Amino acid sequence: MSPGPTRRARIVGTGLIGTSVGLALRAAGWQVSLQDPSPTAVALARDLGAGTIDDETPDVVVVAAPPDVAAGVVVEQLDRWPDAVVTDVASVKGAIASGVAALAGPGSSQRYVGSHPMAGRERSGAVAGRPDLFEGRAWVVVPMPDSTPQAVETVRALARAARGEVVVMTAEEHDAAVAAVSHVPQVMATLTAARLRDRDEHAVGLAGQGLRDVTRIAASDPQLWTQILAGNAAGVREVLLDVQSDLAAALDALGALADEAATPHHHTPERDAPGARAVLARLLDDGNRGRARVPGKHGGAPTAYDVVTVVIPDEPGSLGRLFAEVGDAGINIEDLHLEHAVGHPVALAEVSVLPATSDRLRTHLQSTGWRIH
Ligand SMILES: NC(=O)c1ccc[n+]([C@@H]2O[C@H](COP(=O)([O-])OP(=O)(O)OC[C@H]3O[C@@H](n4cnc5c(N)ncnc54)[C@H](O)[C@@H]3O)[C@@H](O)[C@H]2O)c1
Ligand SMILES: O=C(O)C(=O)C[C@]1(C(=O)O)C=C[C@@H](O)C=C1
Repeated sequence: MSPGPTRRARIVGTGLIGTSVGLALRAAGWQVSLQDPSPTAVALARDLGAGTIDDETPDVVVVAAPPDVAAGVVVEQLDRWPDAVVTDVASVKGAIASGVAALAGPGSSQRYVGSHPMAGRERSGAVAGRPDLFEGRAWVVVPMPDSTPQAVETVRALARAARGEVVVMTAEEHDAAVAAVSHVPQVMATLTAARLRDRDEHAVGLAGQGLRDVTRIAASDPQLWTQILAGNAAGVREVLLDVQSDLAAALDALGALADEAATPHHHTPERDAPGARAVLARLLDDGNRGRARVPGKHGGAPTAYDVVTVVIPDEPGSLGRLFAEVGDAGINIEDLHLEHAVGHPVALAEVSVLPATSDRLRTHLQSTGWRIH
C-alpha cells in the first residue's frame, strides 16, 4: 500500500455497478483501471469515462462481477496484487466470505473486506452506469474476522469517495437485513408483475402509478437475481415464510368474504364473515407501519411529502415549463412521477414537495394557469 489516501483503484467487472464505481471514483479524483472478460464491456466502460484499460498497480481492487464468480475473482486479485486491498460489491456476503476463506492462500484474506453498496438499478451493463448512483446511499462494509484495520479503513475510504454512507456489519447481519429490505421485495415485485403476463391489453392499459411503484424492479436481470436468491436462500426463505402466513390469512379472509358476497340476500351477523374484515384491516395496517419505517432521502428519517398533481399537455417542453414555474415559486421538487392516461393527450405530473410548501405551490400554479388535479 502506498502511504496517504488511497487513490488508485482497479475495477474488475465493468457492468452497471463496476462502471458506476469507476465514474464515482474518477469524479472524486481517483485513478481507475478497468478489467472485464468481455472486451466490449470494458471498452464501453472506458468510453463512458469510468477509467483506463491498463495494468497500473492498484491500492484497492473492486470486484464487481456476478455473485457466483465473485469469491474466485477476489482470490485471483489477492494473488495478482500482493500489496492491494481487495473488496467485492456482491449483493450477498456470507457465501462470498466463506468462498474467500476457503480459497485464499495463507494470510492473503487479511487484505479482503466485503462490501455492498445499497444502490442499483433494474438494468445491467456499463451503459446503465451513473456517477451519482451511490450518493447518500448506505454502503455496507463487511470485515472478515482476520481483515486488517488498514484494509477495513481502505474500503471505508473507497465507499466514502464514491459518496456512499458507510455502515459496518457482519456477513450474517448483512444477509439477514438484505433478505427483508432487498431480496424479498424483488421476489414480491416479480410475483406481482408475473400476474400481468396473460392479462389482456385493456386490463394492463389501466395501470396507474401503484403498479409502476410496485413492479419497477421486476424488470431486473433474471440471471443476476437467480444468483442473489440462491446466495441468500436461507435468509430469503425465512422472510417468505412470514409472507406465506400473512398470505394464508388474507386468503382465508377473502374466501369468507367471497362466500358472504355469493349469498347477498341472507345477510345476518352469523352468516357474514365474522372477523374477516378485521384480518384484512390488520394486514393493511401492518403494511402502513412497515412503510412508515422506510428511510427517506439520504437515509434520513422518513419524510412525508405532499403530492401536487398537475395536468400537463403531453407535448415537448411542457415538463420544462412546469419545472421553471416551480423554481420561480422557490420550491424544491423532492420527487416526481409522470402518469399517462390511456387515450388522453395529457399527462399527470405528481410533484412531491415538503408539506409546508404544497399550498403555496398549488396557489402559484393555479394563478399562472396550470390545472391542478
Ligand atoms: N444491479 C444492482 O442493482 C446491484 C446493486 C448492488 C450490488 N450489485 C452487485 O454487483 C455485482 C455486479 O452486478 P451488475 O448489476 O453490475 O451486473 P452487470 O451484469 O451489469 O455486470 C457484471 C459484469 O461482470 C462481468 N463478469 C462476468 N464474469 C466475470 C468474471 N469472472 N470476472 C470479472 N468480471 C466478470 C460481466 O462481463 C459484466 O460486465 C453483482 O455481484 C451484484 O450482486 C448489483
Ligand atoms: O433500485 C434498484 O433497482 C435495485 O435493485 C437496488 C438494490 C435494492 O435496493 O434492492 C438491488 C440489489 C442490490 O444488491 C442493491 C440495491
